Amino acid sequence: MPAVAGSSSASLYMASQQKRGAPPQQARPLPVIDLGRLSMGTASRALAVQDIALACRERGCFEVVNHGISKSCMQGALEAASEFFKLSAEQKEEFASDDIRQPIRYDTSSRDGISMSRSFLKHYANPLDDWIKLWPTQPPTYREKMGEYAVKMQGVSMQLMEAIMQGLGLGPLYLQEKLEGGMQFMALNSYLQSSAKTIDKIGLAPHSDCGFLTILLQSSPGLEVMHHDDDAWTPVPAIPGALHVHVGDHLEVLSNGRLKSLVHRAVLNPNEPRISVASIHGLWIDEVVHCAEELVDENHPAMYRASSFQDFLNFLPANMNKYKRFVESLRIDKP
Ligand SMILES: O=C(O)CCC(=O)C(=O)O
Ligand SMILES: [Fe+2]
Repeated sequence: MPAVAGSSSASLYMASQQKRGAPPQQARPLPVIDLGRLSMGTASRALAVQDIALACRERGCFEVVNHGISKSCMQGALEAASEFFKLSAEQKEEFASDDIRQPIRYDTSSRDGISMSRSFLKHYANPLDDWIKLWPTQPPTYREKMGEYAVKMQGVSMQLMEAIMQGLGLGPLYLQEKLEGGMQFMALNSYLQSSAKTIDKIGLAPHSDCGFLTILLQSSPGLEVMHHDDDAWTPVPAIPGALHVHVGDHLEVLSNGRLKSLVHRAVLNPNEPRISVASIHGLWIDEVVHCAEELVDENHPAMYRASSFQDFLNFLPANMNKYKRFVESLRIDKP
């Protein structure tokens, strides 16, 4: 049975602690991409591809609207997750494991000693028929609602990857087959509401995700991002109907550093408990990701070692508390 991992690479907690003291910078609004433009004719598509390329390059993330996913489907995923977390401890513990290679896994902290206010359920999702039989049967609508959402996210990720590959000059069909049969794993996160007594407001420590891209749905604000040219945390608003998208470690590698994976964290919401559903997309577990040959030349030597998701799994346990990200471990030092 192939493995499933934690969604995230190693923690950057120390860095974030230092940066907390930094003076706040002027918040720049996050780019909002109208995804409908990708299928509105050549000229509109070209502009949308350009906008996505710019957002990925400069910010490492963007929000998408007009993506064709109904509000009821998105709401269904949040409800299924929320109802799962409301089950008794005994019911949830059926899935409990601290083995990151389990294909489905429930846990109550991310084992970094920081994220004590979070519980999560992670499982694979693509192809759905292979994995759905391992998913919870409680709440009774879990498989139907999460399954519908998962399939839609796989579709959105394919549209986005085509645009991103095109924006990188690799052509929209680059790696298409491997991405279609690639990995999708879902991380459902449940965070306690913070109270005046909560000392640490961090729900999930700073990290970047391993895949090519992550599509994230949040029930209320709490996600914060740090753009690679920034020294401050930018809160991601929970725009009704929008999905948040960010670049992962393996897209940084594929693009030979033209795109950078996005460091992000979750803070506890003071007004309500919070649910997020992250859908992480990449190549299949043993499939090796290397810098695209087309993006390597004399002036741009390969900056990263090739690696697979399996390598990420091997990296994670020993580096969980070392404040190092997987992508950093892949950097080839300049001569
Ligand atoms: O809860 C959030 O907003 C972030 C979740 C996340 O980063 C993850 O599951 O990898
Ligand atoms: Fe993440």
